[in-house]
Amino acid sequence: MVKAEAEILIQAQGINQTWGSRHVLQNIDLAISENEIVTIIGPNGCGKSSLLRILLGLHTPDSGKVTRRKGLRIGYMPQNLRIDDRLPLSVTGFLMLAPGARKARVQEWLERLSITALATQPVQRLSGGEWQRVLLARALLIEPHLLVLDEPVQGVDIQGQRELYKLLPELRNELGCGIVLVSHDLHLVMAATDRVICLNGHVCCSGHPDQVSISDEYNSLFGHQLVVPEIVPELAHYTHHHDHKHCVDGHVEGSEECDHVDPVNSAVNKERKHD
Ligand SMILES: Nc1ncnc2c1ncn2[C@@H]1O[C@H](COP(=O)(O)OP(=O)(O)OP(=O)(O)O)[C@@H](O)[C@H]1O
Repeated sequence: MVKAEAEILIQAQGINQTWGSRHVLQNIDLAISENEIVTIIGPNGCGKSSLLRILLGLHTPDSGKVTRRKGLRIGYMPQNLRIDDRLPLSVTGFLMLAPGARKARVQEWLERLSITALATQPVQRLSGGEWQRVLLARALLIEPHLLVLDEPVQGVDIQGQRELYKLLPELRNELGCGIVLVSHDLHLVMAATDRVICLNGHVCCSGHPDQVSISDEYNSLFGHQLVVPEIVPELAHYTHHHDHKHCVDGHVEGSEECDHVDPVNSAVNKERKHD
């Protein structure tokens, strides 16, 4: 849980990003504190990874400001990291490439993440779930103040997802770090998360999963991802009040900006029936 005196690790203010005719990020404000787990959710293409890249300092937005705590160490687990098949690289060898990595720490993290058996495996032969864990170990090796995970359960089976959801709050408690997850997968939201930020161009809403309650509007945005809570209790769906509708480019319907028609995304959005 976030302590009252928790320090802000990173803060984004008034972030705007336009690509072509798409105003992908619209005036985004966001702050993440130490000991806090924040999940950013939103449909495909709503700008989650773009926002993340801006937070990480990998991309400068059209406007807005990102402030990081002095000396902030960020451990980043990317959505995809492909290693050339021709490169002979074991898991340990790969982890030793992390900045400042020491053998003893690598072994500790392999053990902590229950992947010691993979130490000598070539990285190219790992399953999706194993590779995600190795990427997590790599992000943890820099002893981060802020852990940034871009869709960490991609390619991971349900059991692996459960384990990761269980692990994240444990890591937060052990390291005292902030964690931000980025996902379009509704399931992730039910990982022990302190705060959910729903992004769809702008911040549609944010709050504790319990504070943002069931609504028809939310189901029309994410309903296709719902899981049955009785079957997978940890994955019971998150819902929120969605008190406005979106036009095809993500702007709020009726707003000044909502007269763009994006011919490509228009068809996709209609298909998804999101509002
Ligand atoms: N460097 C770029 N140049 C042009 N367009 C970009 C660039 N980066 C992202 N986009 C566009 O911005 C939109 C948002 O992309 P982004 O990857 O941030 O979305 P996302 O929410 O992470 O999507 P997903 O859930 O599918 O991973 C997409 O339409 C994408 O094509």
